[in-house]
Amino acid sequence: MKNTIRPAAVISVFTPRSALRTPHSDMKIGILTISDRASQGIYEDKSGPAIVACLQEMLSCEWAPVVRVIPDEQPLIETNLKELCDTEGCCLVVTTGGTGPAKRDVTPEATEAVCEKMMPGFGELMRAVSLKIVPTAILSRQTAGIRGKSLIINLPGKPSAIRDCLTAVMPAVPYCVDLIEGPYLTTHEAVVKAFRPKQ
Ligand SMILES: Nc1ncnc2c1ncn2[C@@H]1O[C@H](COP(=O)(O)OP(=O)(O)OP(=O)(O)O)[C@@H](O)[C@H]1O
Ligand SMILES: Nc1nc2c(c(=O)[nH]1)N[C@H]1C(S)=C(S)[C@@H](COP(=O)(O)O)O[C@H]1N2
Repeated sequence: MKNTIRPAAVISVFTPRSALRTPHSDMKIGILTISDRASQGIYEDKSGPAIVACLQEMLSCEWAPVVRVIPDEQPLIETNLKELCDTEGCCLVVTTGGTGPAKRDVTPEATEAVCEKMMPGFGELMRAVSLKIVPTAILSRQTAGIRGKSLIINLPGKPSAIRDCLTAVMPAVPYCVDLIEGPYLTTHEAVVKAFRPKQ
């Protein structure tokens, strides 16, 4: 836990909004693995744990993962996204799997159905970065969007894609969460430096 509460005496009219926020020891992040085979136990889910491990390395604030593994069923994906955002109050929900062209890949459709606003830049950046690593990155329709005070980000299913994609987008995630009035996310700067243009 690296956040500190600033004493009221040092708060001036010039204090950035971020400094006025209290630490969120109850900050939750949803991690939703969407895979028919992982959900049936045919193979072990490696991508959900890879997201947890990446976020542990990247975030310096205290947070708790809310982890779920479900099959590629659009109504089920939508229900889980809604629960993670609205009931669990996750400020960030990271999904993995179901972003490709196959018939049962419906994660972007489910994401779009539950979001009020889409954030296409996330998918564009993750594909651009991934294309330098693997030519089939073009096959991922991964996207991101806003539901209430939650940011939802899709990642591909491959465990190796997790770090590639999260490393690319994480610098912009804390400021995006600020803008949707979520908690103040902080990062380990040696791993990933959060960019807040209005500091
Ligand atoms: N959650 C996961 N954990 C471990 N390996 C995974 C996971 N998701 C995908 N993979 C690996 O990546 C390969 C290609 O992923 P694919 O796009 O088929 O995933 P998927 O559509 O989520 O799988 P499924 O057919 O189980 O729904 C899989 O064959 C598997 O080896
Ligand atoms: N960084 C990265 N992106 C990637 C991949 C990968 O291995 N690494 N795999 C691609 C492949 S092969 C597919 S089919 C799509 C969609 O994967 P999904 O259906 O498991 O989400 O993601 C693509 N994006």
